[in-house]
Amino acid sequence: MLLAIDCGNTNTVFSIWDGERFLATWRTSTEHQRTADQYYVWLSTLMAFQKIEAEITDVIVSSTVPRVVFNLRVLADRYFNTRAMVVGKPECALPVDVRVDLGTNVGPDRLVNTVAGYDLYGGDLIVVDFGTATTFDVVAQDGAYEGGVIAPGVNLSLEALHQAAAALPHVDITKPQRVVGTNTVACMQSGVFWGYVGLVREICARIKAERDRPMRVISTGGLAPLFQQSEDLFDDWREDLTMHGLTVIHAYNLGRSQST
Ligand SMILES: Nc1ncnc2c1ncn2[C@@H]1O[C@H](COP(=O)(O)OP(=O)(O)OP(=O)(O)O)[C@@H](O)[C@H]1O
Ligand SMILES: CC(C)(CO)[C@@H](O)C(=O)NCCC(=O)O
Ligand SMILES: [K+]
Repeated sequence: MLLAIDCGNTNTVFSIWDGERFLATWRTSTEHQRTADQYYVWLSTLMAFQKIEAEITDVIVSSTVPRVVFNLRVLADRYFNTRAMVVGKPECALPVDVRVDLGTNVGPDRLVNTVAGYDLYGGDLIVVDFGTATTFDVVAQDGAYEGGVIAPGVNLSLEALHQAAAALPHVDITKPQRVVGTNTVACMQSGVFWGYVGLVREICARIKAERDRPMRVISTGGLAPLFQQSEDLFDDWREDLTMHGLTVIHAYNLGRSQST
């Protein structure tokens, strides 16, 4: 069975894939100090608690934080006796092209989202991921990653207001009742919520105009449903988009190693 690890700047998600479905998914905060032994204690406790008797034989990792990769590799070696496949490393091939400026290190999460989007929906897509940053990935007709947009994440924007302005509290995002807030929290939520609705609409419209063709917009990330419930911004939403991409990349590389 496959252990797929999606490590973002804020959270790291572990999923166990049995070849057909995800048996379990767990989330922990991303901390580069965490050792392989710590990961294993956490993971094996959760597996035992949920009575998951999976024998993990393969590990694939996508990490936007380079420093955590070392300990995740040790986890794979020491506890699962396997060499981790790491997205973005030369030995981990991608089933799609990456057409960007020379020397650009595209975030592996964006490459994984591209692969997942193309596998599930075909080409001519915009994948919007609401993580630490909000990213827009442009997937060409042939599935290639052709660039995109990076905007500050929703929670990051709210946190920046709180950090920089002495009188602004820590606030969680929600859809405000009205645009015009009559208290500080409502004003902040309005700015970020409606500002984000506008940001997503404008960027998607401009990408479509720039490419002069219809494109479907797919979203992922915990905050996407909040926006979708309110406004019709996306053609579809998939919670497990990044995880799905990891399983596709893993299968692609297995196929390659078996055919050589
Ligand atoms: N309705 C909501 N209100 C506030 N926060 C929410 C809501 N729904 C989900 N979240 C939070 O949104 C975050 C989204 O998680 P997601 O995995 O998409 O990105 P992340 O973990 O924040 O970023 P990264 O993947 O870059 O580490 C999670 O922290 C989740 O708790
Ligand atoms: C933009 C983030 C932080 C989103 O997780 C990540 O994809 C990243 O670190 N990217 C590197 C730069 C790039 O994708 O062009
Ligand atoms: K993410």
